[in-house]
Amino acid sequence: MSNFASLVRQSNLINGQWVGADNGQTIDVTDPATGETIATVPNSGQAETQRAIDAAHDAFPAYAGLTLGERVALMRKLHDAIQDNLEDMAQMLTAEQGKPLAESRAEVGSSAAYVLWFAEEARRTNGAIIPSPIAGRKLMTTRHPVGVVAAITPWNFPSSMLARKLGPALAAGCTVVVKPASATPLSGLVWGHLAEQVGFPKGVVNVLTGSARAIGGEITSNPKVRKITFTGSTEIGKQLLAEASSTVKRMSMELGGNAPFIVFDDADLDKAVDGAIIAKFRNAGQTCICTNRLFVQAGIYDRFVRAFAERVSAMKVAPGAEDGSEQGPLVDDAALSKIEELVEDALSKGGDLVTGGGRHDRGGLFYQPTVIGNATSAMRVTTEEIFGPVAPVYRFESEEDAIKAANDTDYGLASYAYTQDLARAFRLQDKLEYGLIGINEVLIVAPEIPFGGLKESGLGKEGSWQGIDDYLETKYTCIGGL
Ligand SMILES: NC(=O)C1=CN([C@@H]2O[C@H](COP(=O)(O)OP(=O)(O)OC[C@H]3O[C@@H](n4cnc5c(N)ncnc54)[C@H](O)[C@@H]3O)[C@@H](O)[C@H]2O)C=CC1
Ligand SMILES: O=C(O)[C@H](O)CS(=O)(=O)O
Repeated sequence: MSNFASLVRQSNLINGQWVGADNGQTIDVTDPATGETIATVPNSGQAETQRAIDAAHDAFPAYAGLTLGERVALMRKLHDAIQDNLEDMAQMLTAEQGKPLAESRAEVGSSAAYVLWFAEEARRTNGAIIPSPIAGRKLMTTRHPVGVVAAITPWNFPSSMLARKLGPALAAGCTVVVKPASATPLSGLVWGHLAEQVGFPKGVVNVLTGSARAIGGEITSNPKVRKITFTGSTEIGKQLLAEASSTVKRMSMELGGNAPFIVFDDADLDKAVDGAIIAKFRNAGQTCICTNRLFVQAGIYDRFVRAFAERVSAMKVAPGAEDGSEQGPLVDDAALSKIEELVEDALSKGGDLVTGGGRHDRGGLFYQPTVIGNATSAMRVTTEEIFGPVAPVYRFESEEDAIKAANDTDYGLASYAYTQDLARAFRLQDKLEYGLIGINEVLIVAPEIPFGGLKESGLGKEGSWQGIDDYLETKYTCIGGL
């Protein structure tokens, strides 16, 4: 255990108490780079979840009743606490998730930035005075916190995905029950610890780990939960939407992706290759906005594939805590097996293996960063979210062909294109069916922007001026008889 040991919480936070599961059962947390168990957390279930929801429900009136200044002060303290613990939180994140330490530092820094953003957005939850069409009346709207929020987060960004939910929820005056992914629970539990440490009253932030189905079943059916915010796969998102319909909860969904990366003949080749490396291989390709399909125009195809593969084959694959690591391990055996299946399928359907294509010499969950040329629409990688370090490259002739192929998916989260033609850039802005579009840039996410997908990539936006809206209800009041 590194020097983040003092931050590790191996129990659940329910109503201000750190407790184990009722049945005493635990879940092992393993370091994907070594397979070693670094912690255990409670395997909580329905009863613990019900108690956490009750705690959040009971804490809501007082927390929502804090003054704006008191809430903003608490959030700024939380921001400062994350900043003060950034290095230890980053090392913990790499230990439980596997990403390179540099990426973990960036993720924790991003987490703090989201908290600070929403500490300020809390000041702008304005209502409106509406001109009355009838004499003797004053019409107005006011905005109010929705109530108890359940936040369910994925394993690939266990800190920043939580920041995008706790930030607006706490800023709006909501109380929260958090369920982190069982593979990476430590980051979420630390948030509970820091929230408690900076003075959020007991019951405002509750964090529990354990059976997704049991916890999820209570979250979706308990009427005290007024909103669910979920980041994860489209498959689970659809399940939650269905289950939550019985109590008509507010729902925010940040789901899967199938990002196209389009390189036109007129692109700056070096910048396109730089962008492709980042957009494909960040977090070993395990992000929802990672490039899933690279479409390269015929005139630049051979030069791009050669330059791209040369850079990919030189990437340093190593444990995330090792200096200079550019790609860590996959998260678990299931992820590794799926990547092997997808590569085998692509090669069996005519793909050219340009570099990589198998498990890395480091063994364990490490996989070679891989480039497959001559990709076709018949391959599974075309329609399935790869979520790993595999880059299928498709050749295209015309701009229309590229846009048609790029949009041919049920997903609509992120998309990228490299061109020096300004008119084409604006045509892409209009025609690409994606919530996020990067033109000659791939690092396009920040607290200031509305992050969210179209089609089956999600509902709602996280971050930006829009991010707090999903945690507020608007009331209309008419004062008559004036
Ligand atoms: N749109 C976005 O911002 C992001 C989307 N993702 C997507 O998440 C997926 C990878 O993350 P995973 O954690 O594997 O996704 P997942 O959907 O398997 O799990 C996500 C979370 O939901 C929980 N969960 C699973 N079944 C549940 C149930 N029945 N009730 C309640 N909770 C349940 C899991 O324990 C985890 O905490 C990918 O599809 C990726 O595209 C990941 C990060 C960001
Ligand atoms: O894609 C994800 O999983 C995260 O949303 C990546 S980012 O938005 O933090 O870059």
